[in-house]
Amino acid sequence: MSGIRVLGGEVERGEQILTPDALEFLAMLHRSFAATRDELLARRAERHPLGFLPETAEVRESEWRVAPAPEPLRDRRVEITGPTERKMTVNALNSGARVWLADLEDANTPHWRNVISGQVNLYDAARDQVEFTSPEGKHYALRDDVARPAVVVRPRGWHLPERNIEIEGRPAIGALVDFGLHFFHNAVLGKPYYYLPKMESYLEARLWNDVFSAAEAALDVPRGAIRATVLIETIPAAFQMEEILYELRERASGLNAGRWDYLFSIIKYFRDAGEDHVLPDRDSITMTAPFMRAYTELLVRTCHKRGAFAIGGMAAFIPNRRDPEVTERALAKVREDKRREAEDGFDGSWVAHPDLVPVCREVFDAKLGDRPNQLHVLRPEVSVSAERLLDFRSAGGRATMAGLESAVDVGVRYLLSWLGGNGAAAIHNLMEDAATAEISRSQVWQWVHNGVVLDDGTPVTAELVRSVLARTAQRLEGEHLDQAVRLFERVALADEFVDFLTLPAYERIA
Ligand SMILES: CC(=O)SCCNC(=O)CCNC(=O)[C@H](O)C(C)(C)COP(=O)(O)OP(=O)(O)OC[C@H]1O[C@@H](n2cnc3c(N)ncnc32)[C@H](O)[C@@H]1OP(=O)(O)O
Ligand SMILES: O=CC(=O)O
Ligand SMILES: [Mg+2]
Repeated sequence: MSGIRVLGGEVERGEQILTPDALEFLAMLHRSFAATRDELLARRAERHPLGFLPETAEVRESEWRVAPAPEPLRDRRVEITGPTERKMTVNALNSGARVWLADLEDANTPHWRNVISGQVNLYDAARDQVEFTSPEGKHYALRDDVARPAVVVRPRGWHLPERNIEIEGRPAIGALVDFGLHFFHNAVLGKPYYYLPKMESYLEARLWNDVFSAAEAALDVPRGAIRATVLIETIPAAFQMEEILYELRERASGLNAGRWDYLFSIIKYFRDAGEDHVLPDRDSITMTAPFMRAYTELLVRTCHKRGAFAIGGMAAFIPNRRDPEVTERALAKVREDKRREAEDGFDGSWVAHPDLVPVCREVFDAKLGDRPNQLHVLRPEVSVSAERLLDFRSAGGRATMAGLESAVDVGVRYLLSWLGGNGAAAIHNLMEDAATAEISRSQVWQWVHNGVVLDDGTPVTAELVRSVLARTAQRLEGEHLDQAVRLFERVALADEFVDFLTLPAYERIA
């Protein structure tokens, strides 16, 4: 094996995943695509005025469609998302959802043991041989009476390194490691399906498509067997939905409205653009805000015009089996969210918890009738301008002390969880993951750097944030508390905006 070294420690059954041939395959992907990935990441730093691109007008105006969906992806009315931890793998496969988004991204801390054990669990899941016994002795196995969901794996975004594998003297790329290991071991069984996160341009989609072509060719997998669903969850990508589908048209099966990273991306892109671009308290920005409606309507319109699926996003409300009131509220909120999506023409949507599968299914069953999807709903009346997508004042809402305290509290609690190895957590009955935590900390940064004054007249300064942070820390405990607090301070207050909180966080665990 030339030029590739595994630096990470031993993980149970790791040798089954990190075989010499699998590592050679990763090295091939790295040699072929690392330079382009670096170049495209560097381009993200250039923040141009946003709009639909003149140079790709032809793509938007010409006739083309994406490849028809393969059978397992023709009905995606309920998709459950979740980490690839072993118990949750069994639970997701038994959940009754049509798709399991097996998450190596927003819901995962890329601890080496999570990276490798996630691959082990996906390996077993692909072979219907995943079982688990909890420390309390409860046995988990696949049920025969529930149809198995299609597994769609979400690798890390382009930005994260994988420091436990070194290729030609530099860290491997997280996205290529996650995709490469999964594809290498499971493509032969068919159904190599992926969700692609956090892209900022159609050139990044072209890169994924080139990776897929090379991977299929290297393993003699039929061209086009890979299917990709792309998250539209950055503000630049909202202006390139057609172009992204076009780049992946041989393999694209849909777009997803990733609302949380989308809000984060808006804050990040316009972080120092002045008061007109400042977003209010997170809980006051809902999917009915006009700029969010513009985004989801454009997504449905674009997808169905091109024969691709439009998949809805994540309502963050989580049921609690020990608290019927919380559960009732979560079910009502999720029902409302899924109803709006179904009415808008989405073909299905996401839920974060098995107890939410029935409500999502019920709503889409009622809307779809006998059909497996709503590809026929073309929404020709939808016309979305750049101004509407960028009209953030339309959110309404205010910046409040409660909003600031909540951003700090949630941010620190999430980092505590993340550093401890859990990339998704229920905090105050809401699902929190890397995307929602990014909103918390970037919002604080934006408020401080734009001289925001809260509705009670208090100016948001770094000193104020530090005092809120100190009070928050006093209420919390945990092995990683100091680290979490210092990390939050850095990503919320550093003069230079930190691109992703997971970058410095990863340095603490790598
Ligand atoms: C912005 C985005 O990217 S959204 C997508 C990324 N985020 C996610 O995928 C988050 C997915 N959801 C989760 O991780 C979890 O639901 C959490 C962390 C929010 C809450 O988890 P918990 O506190 O364990 O929930 P709870 O105790 O109610 O779980 C009850 C049972 O359901 C299981 N469960 C909960 N969520 C899931 C899930 N998403 N997938 C599979 N099983 C699940 C639990 O394992 C538990 O099983 P058990 O009864 O056999 O022990
Ligand atoms: O990945 C989904 C999101 O909302 O972010
Ligand atoms: Mg996301």
